[in-house]
Amino acid sequence: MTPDKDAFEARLRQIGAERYHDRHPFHHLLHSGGCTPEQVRAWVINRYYYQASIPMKDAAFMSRVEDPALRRAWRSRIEDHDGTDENEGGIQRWLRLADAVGLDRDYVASTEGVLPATKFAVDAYVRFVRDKTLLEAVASSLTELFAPKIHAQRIEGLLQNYEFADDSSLSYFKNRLKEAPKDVAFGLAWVLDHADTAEKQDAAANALIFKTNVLWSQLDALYSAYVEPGRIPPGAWQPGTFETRQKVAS
Ligand SMILES: O=C(O)c1cc(C(=O)O)c2c(n1)C(=O)C(=O)c1cc(C(=O)O)[nH]c1-2
Repeated sequence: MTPDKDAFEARLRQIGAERYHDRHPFHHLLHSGGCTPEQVRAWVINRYYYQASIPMKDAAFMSRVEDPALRRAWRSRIEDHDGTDENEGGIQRWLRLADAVGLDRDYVASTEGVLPATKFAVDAYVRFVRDKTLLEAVASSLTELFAPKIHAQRIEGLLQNYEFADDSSLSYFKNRLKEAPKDVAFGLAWVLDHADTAEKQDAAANALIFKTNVLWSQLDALYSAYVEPGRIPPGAWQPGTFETRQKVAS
């Protein structure tokens, strides 16, 4: 018997309600204006690694897809981040944010100061998408169901609380509000259609849980290095370095 799609969708949404990284204390600090300029910079440096890896993850996915229609539906994700002749793309928009918070953009793009745990988590996501079933790979992208809400909260919170925030520095998030809904509508419909046994539904739900862990771990690493207890691992970015000016925010 094919399991109920509505109940399955509700199960996926419940995973987001319980585990998405909008609940993480680092995001509460960031969005409420509680981050120091250095903590904002640490977030921009580390999150860049995620941004830069997303199109590689999507390319890894597409390399395994045999159905041209599915590849065609997926390929705009790579263009959204890497850009086109007309669209500068998410990676460049993220580097605009790096400029605005007072970081050397070449340093950010080098990914040299990224926390080891951030690299482990993000690399694990790319590997997961490369190695698991297509269903699990698509399901792992479904955290984006919950992203528009956090992007809207972030735009509002940053604009209210930090001097660096304006239309240009926050253009990454404004664009994602336009781009993400089409991706997630497609991904959700695909998962609901293809998870046609209880076992497949379990696998897809577990893939989504895995992905919430990828996101949560990145913020845990950030919090422990730059908030409490402030233990920066060897080789990770040291506040006061690769900055283009002394003060940024609030
Ligand atoms: O700011 C965020 O909280 C956030 C979260 C996520 C996510 O849920 O993985 C993505 C994004 N942003 C994002 O901007 C983005 O392009 C993106 C792509 C993907 C993915 O898994 O394919 N997730 C996310």
